[in-house]
Amino acid sequence: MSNEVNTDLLKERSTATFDAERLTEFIYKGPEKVKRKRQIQNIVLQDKFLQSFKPTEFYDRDGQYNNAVRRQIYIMDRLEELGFRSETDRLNFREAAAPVELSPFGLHSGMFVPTLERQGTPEQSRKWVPLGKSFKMIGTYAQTELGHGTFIRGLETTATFDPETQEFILDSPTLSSIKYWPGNVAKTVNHCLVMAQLYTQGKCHGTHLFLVQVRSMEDHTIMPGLEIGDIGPKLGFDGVDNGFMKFNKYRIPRMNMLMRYAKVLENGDYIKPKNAKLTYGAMVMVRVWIVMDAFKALSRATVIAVRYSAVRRQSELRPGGEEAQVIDYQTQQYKLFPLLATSYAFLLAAEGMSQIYAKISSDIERGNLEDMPQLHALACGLKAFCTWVGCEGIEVCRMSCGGHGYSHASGIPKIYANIVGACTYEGENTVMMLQTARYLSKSYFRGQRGESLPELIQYLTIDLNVKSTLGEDCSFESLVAAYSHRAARMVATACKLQNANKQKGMPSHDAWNKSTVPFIAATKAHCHLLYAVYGIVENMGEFMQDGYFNQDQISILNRKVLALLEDIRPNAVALVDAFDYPDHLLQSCLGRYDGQVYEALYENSKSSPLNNTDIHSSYYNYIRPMMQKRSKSKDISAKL
Ligand SMILES: CCCCCCCC/C=C/CCCCCCCCCC(=O)SCCNC(=O)CCNC(=O)[C@H](O)C(C)(C)COP(=O)(O)OP(=O)(O)OC[C@H]1O[C@@H](n2cnc3c(N)ncnc32)[C@H](O)[C@@H]1OP(=O)(O)O
Ligand SMILES: Cc1cc2nc3c(=O)[nH]c(=O)nc-3n(C[C@H](O)[C@H](O)[C@H](O)COP(=O)(O)OP(=O)(O)OC[C@H]3O[C@@H](n4cnc5c(N)ncnc54)[C@H](O)[C@@H]3O)c2cc1C
Repeated sequence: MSNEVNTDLLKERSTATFDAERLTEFIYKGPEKVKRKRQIQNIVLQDKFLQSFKPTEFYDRDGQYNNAVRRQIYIMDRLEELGFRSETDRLNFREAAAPVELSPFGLHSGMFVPTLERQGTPEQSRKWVPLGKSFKMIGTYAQTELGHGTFIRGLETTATFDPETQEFILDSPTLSSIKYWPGNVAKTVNHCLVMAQLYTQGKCHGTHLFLVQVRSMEDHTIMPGLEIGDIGPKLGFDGVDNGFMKFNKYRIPRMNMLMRYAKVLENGDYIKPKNAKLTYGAMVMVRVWIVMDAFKALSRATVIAVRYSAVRRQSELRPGGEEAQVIDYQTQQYKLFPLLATSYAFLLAAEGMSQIYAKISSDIERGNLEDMPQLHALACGLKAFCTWVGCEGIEVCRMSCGGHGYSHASGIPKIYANIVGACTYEGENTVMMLQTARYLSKSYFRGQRGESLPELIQYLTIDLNVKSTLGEDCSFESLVAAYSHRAARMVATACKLQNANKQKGMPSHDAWNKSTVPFIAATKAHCHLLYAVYGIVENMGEFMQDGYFNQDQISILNRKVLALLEDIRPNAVALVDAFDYPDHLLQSCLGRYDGQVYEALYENSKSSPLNNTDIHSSYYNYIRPMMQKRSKSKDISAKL
């Protein structure tokens, strides 16, 4: 590979109108933090073991899982040796060391340990959390079953209290009750947090979490009374062993129920929690993190697509002139620049969401549950919105790279395959949006009754007769007012339909179900408040429906979005550089910092296993015999 930077990219960087480094410092919260991040990334780059892994697509499933375990354990050991204590340092190291592959220990650190910490009594946490943190106990979160994922109340695994032995008996009474999908269940973990229906004194008290040992701590054999296995290959998550698990009257001690909020006493008495949904806390936390995952995935795809578009030349823009950088085509700009802006919007949304989560979850831990519905609605809506928009955007990035985008060498298919799972896991997106919709509906009716609303949804009570004041400058205030107006109108429309259904005599659940399509649209509009001019132009029908904008204003917006493309154009490369993703994080021949994409693609293709021999064994085994057979056939030779 040459050491030169592609001349087009050099020019892009030299003509940018701002200093990308300053923006990097803004993103990572200061120059010291940027420096530290780069130092850590360099440690990884110098690490021969970590650099020895080929991309996961070159391995079969067994190899992918094996490598993922090997690499992640090495990462843990290195983190210990390096003595990194800060969460940011550890995350930076982990991301650089395994940039594409998901960890078979991800659910251990991401859900198992935090849930023990937050849902266990102080004694339970004191006993188990250190074992989890030191990986003496390896665990995961096992909730979903063959028959139910979304409808948690419909889960069928039972945990029946036996006061004689002071144990719970876990059972999978039906085929559909078998746990199915939980990550890392199949091969990695020796413990699970299992969501099961609690029965005591002959009564069901709904779903609760239980700590269950599933494999021997000595030799990792599956505990008697359990059946465990892998569910097979998936679209992504190559290194993750999503599994199935069946309980056959499997006994665990009473104290293995997580009892911070609900309790079962020795005599079998049940003590109710303050709010039954406290058991769902781990899911809320992960939904908040997923917003950040959506940012990382979309921004990486955008970096790749924008850099490649600056390097790729195709067709004549000026007749007879040189071939143009594809980034100069207005249509290419319209595909990519809004995604670049969306990436930045997602980053800020993810950070804001994390702050809100930190505040409300600490209130909840102190017993103040007032803001729980608001947190739930916000986390559900943003998780769904950002993963949907992120995945659509990544696919646009892939296609904007033409044919090369389809190759794993572009790095984009893997980003997509991993993040698209987030549209389903931790709450299927439509279902999540409908949770936010219910909150909006209830809030709308409360607003109509004159009750006060939390700040984020006060816009639901604005006067819908007021028209837009948007002028040539497309001021920030006029844009916010437009989004508020559109969302408020759409929520009101859906609520009126829901009400009209009720007035026709429908039971309230039917009245709700038969208004959910407009409610989903209204909830998307609510989440869309992250956007500006492009969001209006792309959804003009919804903004126009009640004549909120006049014809002149529509023309202004259409002109403005094209003018913004011109504004972004000289800065597009600098804006993606500012994310400061080094090449080894992007793992993309197209998104390289130096822009040497053709050399990289050509080199990369040489590592295809099909190139190990000039003549593949299938020639001797199948092609040659087929040709020999055909050449002997009279029919064929007659035709030839
Ligand atoms: C390549 C490099 C790129 C880098 C980028 C990274 C890319 C990728 C990244 C990945 C990281 C790897 C990690 C992956 C880990 C995967 C982890 C997956 C784990 C799981 O999936 S665990 C299983 C999750 N399951 C779910 O989420 C189930 C969804 N269902 C529910 O949550 C609920 O049942 C429900 C929300 C659907 C509600 O059901 P419903 O029957 O209506 O209601 P009830 O349960 O009876 O509730 C009544 C009432 O309570 C309200 N409520 C519900 N939940 C909550 C809550 N959590 N908090 C507060 N309130 C709640 C509900 O709204 C009702 O209110 P109402 O009566 O309407 O007012
Ligand atoms: C990669 C991956 C990793 C996972 N990891 C884990 C894990 O670690 N632990 C774990 O426990 N689970 C895990 N899961 C399971 C995941 O949490 C569930 O698949 C998810 O919650 C969706 O539930 P479901 O499969 O039952 O979907 P379903 O609910 O069956 O969805 C099917 C369709 O029905 C619609 N639908 C369902 N209910 C409603 C409704 N009330 N209103 C309107 N439409 C509705 C949905 O919108 C969807 O279109 C994982 C899944 C994936 C893909």
